[in-house]
Amino acid sequence: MFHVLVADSISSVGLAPILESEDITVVQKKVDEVEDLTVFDAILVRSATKVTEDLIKQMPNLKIIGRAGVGVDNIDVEAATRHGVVVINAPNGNTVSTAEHTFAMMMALLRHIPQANASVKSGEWKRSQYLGTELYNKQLGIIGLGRIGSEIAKRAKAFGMNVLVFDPFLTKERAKKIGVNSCTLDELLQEADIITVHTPLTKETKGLLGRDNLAKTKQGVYLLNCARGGIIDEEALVEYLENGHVKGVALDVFEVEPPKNNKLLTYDQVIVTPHLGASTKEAQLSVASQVAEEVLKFLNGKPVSSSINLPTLTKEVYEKIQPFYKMAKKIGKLASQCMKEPVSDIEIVYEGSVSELETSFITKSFLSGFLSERIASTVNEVNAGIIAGERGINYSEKIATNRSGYENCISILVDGESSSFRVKATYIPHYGERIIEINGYDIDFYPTGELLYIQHIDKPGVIGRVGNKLGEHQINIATMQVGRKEAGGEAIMMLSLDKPLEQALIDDLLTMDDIVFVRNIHL
Ligand SMILES: NC(=O)C1=CN([C@@H]2O[C@H](COP(=O)(O)OP(=O)(O)OC[C@H]3O[C@@H](n4cnc5c(N)ncnc54)[C@H](O)[C@@H]3O)[C@@H](O)[C@H]2O)C=CC1
Ligand SMILES: O=C(O)C(=O)COP(=O)(O)O
Repeated sequence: MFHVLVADSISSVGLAPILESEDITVVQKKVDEVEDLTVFDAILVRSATKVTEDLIKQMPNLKIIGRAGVGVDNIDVEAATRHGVVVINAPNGNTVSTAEHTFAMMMALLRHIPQANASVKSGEWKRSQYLGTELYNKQLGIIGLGRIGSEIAKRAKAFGMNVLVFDPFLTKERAKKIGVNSCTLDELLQEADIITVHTPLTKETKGLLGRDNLAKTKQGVYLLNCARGGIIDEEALVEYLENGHVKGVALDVFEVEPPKNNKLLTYDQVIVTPHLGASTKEAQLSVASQVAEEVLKFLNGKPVSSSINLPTLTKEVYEKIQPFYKMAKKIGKLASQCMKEPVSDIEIVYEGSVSELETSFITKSFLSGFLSERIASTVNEVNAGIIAGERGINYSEKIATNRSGYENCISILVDGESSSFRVKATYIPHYGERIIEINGYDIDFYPTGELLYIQHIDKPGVIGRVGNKLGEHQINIATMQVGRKEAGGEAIMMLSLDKPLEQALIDDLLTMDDIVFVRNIHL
């Protein structure tokens, strides 16, 4: 049974697949109203709940954080990643609603609609006081031409506005396709009559419209922020409202929400809404269904498509990658158990058809298998890279330049303090995973269950003596593979057993002539 905490107000209709699932228990409560946070596998939020590292630590079972919306600045994604928790969002569901809200704010701002509405309702009739400004023929500056920015651009063009865009990640082709003029930030600031911001809140965008940049804007400029509080610096904005440089401002978002003692709320030329961009029936239904669908997929072990901290895989790609992903995890466990010592470098080489897949995901799967044998905390594809780094393990992946003859092959070289371990594996459709080489010895076995790895001298009788010893202790050998480089040299055995060996028996085997190394492996 999975436990899901819905901590913010999210459409129940959209969440129906989760609410109706017999395998999922859903609790709809604010975090501070929940008695026992430890049971939850998933938490679903909007922008109100802050998913801090402290909260993540209080939820040791947490596997996935679902954001029913776009912005994840209320989630400590770095901490989630470190703790191996997947973060997903619903990136498209509220785009149109937010673009429409921004447009509504722009029109309301230039036509003084909120002020005029309040005035008429209070018994006044001041037509001349509310002389407005047309959008037609004005220069609209859009900072951030992502999903919402592009929808604004389309609507602005329909209104006969000229659209200027600043987005450092915007390609010329995309700007051309959307029909906007891409320019520098300074050009936009100098030329725009109205500026609207649609970036995420990041280190780069925090205070993007601060004192210096506001000074570059036109006298009488209008500003809008329906993205994130803080992109326009609120303190600087107060100064520019006071000195009359900024003519009007529309804000849906604030540095602190709900705003407390915020001077901006005292200006008549500032119009505000309480973070309503995504608040439409349509958007809420859409983001809730997207998140519900993703969480269900995740909890059923299927790939998610809107993860913030995992590579995004389509169903088709996932199906292709899955056998390699599973195999890589097992090889990681095998390598880690064969090499019980500190490791400094891991190199993974992909060959053949597997090299055309999302190999970074397979590498993380290897690392998570490898590290899970060594550390107590949760390690999975989300945090394996970070944990490897924290433990001083350098890992790299490359594509093989030479072909070994297999249709696909993953070769791994692990360098430890006193030894190295080399393993090669291939996946054969309808046959399965095969380990085809260990430390330079050709071999062929299915990596599963209880295995016994022995290095020995290739002499007559050694294999028989091992078999007899195991027989004496009632240990049944299911399969046995041997590999050698040359007759009479060093060789290896890989036995698959019905149960693992006691340490005393391993010690006993090690006292036998011609046995060099013995290790129990559990996959
Ligand atoms: N008011 C509300 O209720 C809502 C607010 N939002 C917010 O709106 C913002 C935009 O959302 P989307 O369009 O969906 O995101 P998006 O990710 O599609 O677009 C963001 C754009 O900003 C650009 N960008 C990043 N750094 C930049 C920089 N330093 N300067 C200029 N451009 C930069 C990116 O290249 C990208 O094109 C986000 O902050 C999101 O949280 C989203 C939905 C509802
Ligand atoms: O999706 C976003 O980024 C939003 O800002 C919407 O926030 P909300 O879900 O309405 O609290």
